[in-house]
Amino acid sequence: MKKALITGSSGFVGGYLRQELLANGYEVIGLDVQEAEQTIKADLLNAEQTKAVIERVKPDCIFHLAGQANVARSWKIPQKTVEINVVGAVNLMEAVRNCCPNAHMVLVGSSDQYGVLGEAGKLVSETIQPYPQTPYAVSKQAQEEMARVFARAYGLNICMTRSFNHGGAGQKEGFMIPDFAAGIVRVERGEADCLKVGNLTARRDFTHVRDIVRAYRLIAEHGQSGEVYNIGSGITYSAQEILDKMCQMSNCTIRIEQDSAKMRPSDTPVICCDHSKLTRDTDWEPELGLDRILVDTLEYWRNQRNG
Ligand SMILES: Nc1nc2c(ncn2[C@@H]2O[C@H](COP(=O)(O)OP(=O)(O)O[C@H]3O[C@H](CO)[C@@H](O)[C@H](O)[C@@H]3O)[C@@H](O)[C@H]2O)c(=O)[nH]1
Repeated sequence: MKKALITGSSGFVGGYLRQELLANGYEVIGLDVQEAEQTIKADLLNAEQTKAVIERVKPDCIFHLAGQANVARSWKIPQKTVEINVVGAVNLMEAVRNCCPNAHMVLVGSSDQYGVLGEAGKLVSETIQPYPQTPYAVSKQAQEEMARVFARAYGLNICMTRSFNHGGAGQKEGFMIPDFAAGIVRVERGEADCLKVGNLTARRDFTHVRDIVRAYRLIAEHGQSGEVYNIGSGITYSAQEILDKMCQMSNCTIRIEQDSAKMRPSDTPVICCDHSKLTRDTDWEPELGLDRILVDTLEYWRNQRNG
């Protein structure tokens, strides 16, 4: 049985990845700053602690999900974002180099690394030079560059991803779809009289979190070391289109208000994924569409409020 370690295992994606790996015959151990079952409590910013965990677990594969994933927040805490996303990854790679250099690692990066692209709507492939425009994107680009250096110089088995937007039940507020869902539920319950939104012109490529974690497993199993893989559906929707769909899923009339506090200093206008490299190497295809993400997220928030 293969032993997998998930960093950031208590986060939104971590729970789904754990299920995906268990369903496919892996033994799964988590590493997180929060205590949880089947999870070792450790801080990746502490190099000694990180090394001790890797030495003890000696995993066959490692999925590095831990990090500061909120783009809007990265403008408020740029130092912390860089520290967690870059130093955390370096501590992990150093530990792997010293304790289990044959382990297969999947390092999660972001489509935000591409930044503002010249041709709106064009499918973005991994060959396009990233041009990061947010503190978060810079941190993920730096993580990726460090991983490439470690893969080349030490022969570590590392695959990097540029994961496009994803969603599903359990995603916390701070991201567009759960922000819309939680806001709609507040209006439905009479707790708010309107839904406050940010920039509605941006177009994003959304994939269901279940499809994303399947891609992570397939990359660990079939990905080529040192390579970077886009993960996304290849279809974009504007924030306005997503908002309209979600409002139609409500029995209430939702009054919308634009909130200047939700506007960002810089916001990628459009980003659409070319996933042909991932499909070529792993046979991955997205299976669940945007509507399933929206239904799952709204249902999650309605149940939260009931609970
Ligand atoms: N969060 C949020 N975003 C809003 C809102 N209204 C409009 N938006 C717009 O919706 C778009 C998507 O915002 P997010 O859901 O916060 O995602 P992101 O900035 O694209 O970052 C996400 O995707 C990356 C991959 O591209 C991920 O790497 C990152 O971790 C995150 O999940 C942005 O253009 C944002 O300005 C709102 O109320 N809340």
